[in-house]
Amino acid sequence: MTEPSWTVVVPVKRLEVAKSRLRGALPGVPHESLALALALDTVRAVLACDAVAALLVVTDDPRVAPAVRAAGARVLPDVPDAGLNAALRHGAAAAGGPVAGLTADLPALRPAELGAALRAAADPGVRHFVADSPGDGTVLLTAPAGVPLDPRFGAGSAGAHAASGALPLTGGWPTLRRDVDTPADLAEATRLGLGPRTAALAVPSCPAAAPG
Ligand SMILES: Nc1nc2c(ncn2[C@@H]2O[C@H](COP(=O)(O)OP(=O)(O)OP(=O)(O)O)[C@@H](O)[C@H]2O)c(=O)[nH]1
Ligand SMILES: C=C(OP(=O)(O)O)C(=O)O
Repeated sequence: MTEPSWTVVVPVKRLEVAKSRLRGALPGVPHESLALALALDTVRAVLACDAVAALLVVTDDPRVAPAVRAAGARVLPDVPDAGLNAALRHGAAAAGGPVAGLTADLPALRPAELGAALRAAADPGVRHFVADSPGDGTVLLTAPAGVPLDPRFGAGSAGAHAASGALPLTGGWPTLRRDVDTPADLAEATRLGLGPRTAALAVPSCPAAAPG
């Protein structure tokens, strides 16, 4: 059996301003409910991953914090108005041992794919990253114990992480690489298989059979 060792840090923006490119993607579904579901399905997969020892969620959102705490995560308050990379640095500083930053918009994530990526990153002394499905962004950044995470998320972050000395991980891992920024990304994640919270919003349920 694999010994869990990684602390995963997941930053979650306040829901009312999160995932702005997805606003209106699911007619009739409040935007904040969709953003919350994406984060909770990501968190659920992280907590089910056998390579993960602890999950830190960095957020100031009043709905996200209690929900992820109930699921088994530790919550750290955000650094006010400092953005995604500051949130990740803050979480990484609170972690001991190897640390991984993961985005909170991976509703199809399968625990086994995250575990395979973390095991592939177990190289002492070297940071690693997993690019998103298009290849220019980043979904996962890892640092071994004693090495700063040094996150450079944002537009073109795969190139920025490579330029900072992090090594790309090359596994397929379609559910790990499928971050959801746009309605087209959500459709692709639906094809891969959504986690339960997002599926409950995105996949129309069968109408009840007519009586008689
Ligand atoms: N804690 C925290 N998390 C953040 C912040 N900004 C972005 N994130 C998170 O970082 C991850 C990746 O960010 P993006 O994909 O750009 O998400 P976003 O900013 O919510 O989406 P857009 O509004 O569409 O750009 C998501 O999990 C966000 O919730 C921040 O300022 N603080
Ligand atoms: C935060 C990132 O970008 P996006 O908002 O496109 O997911 C990134 O890929 O580093």
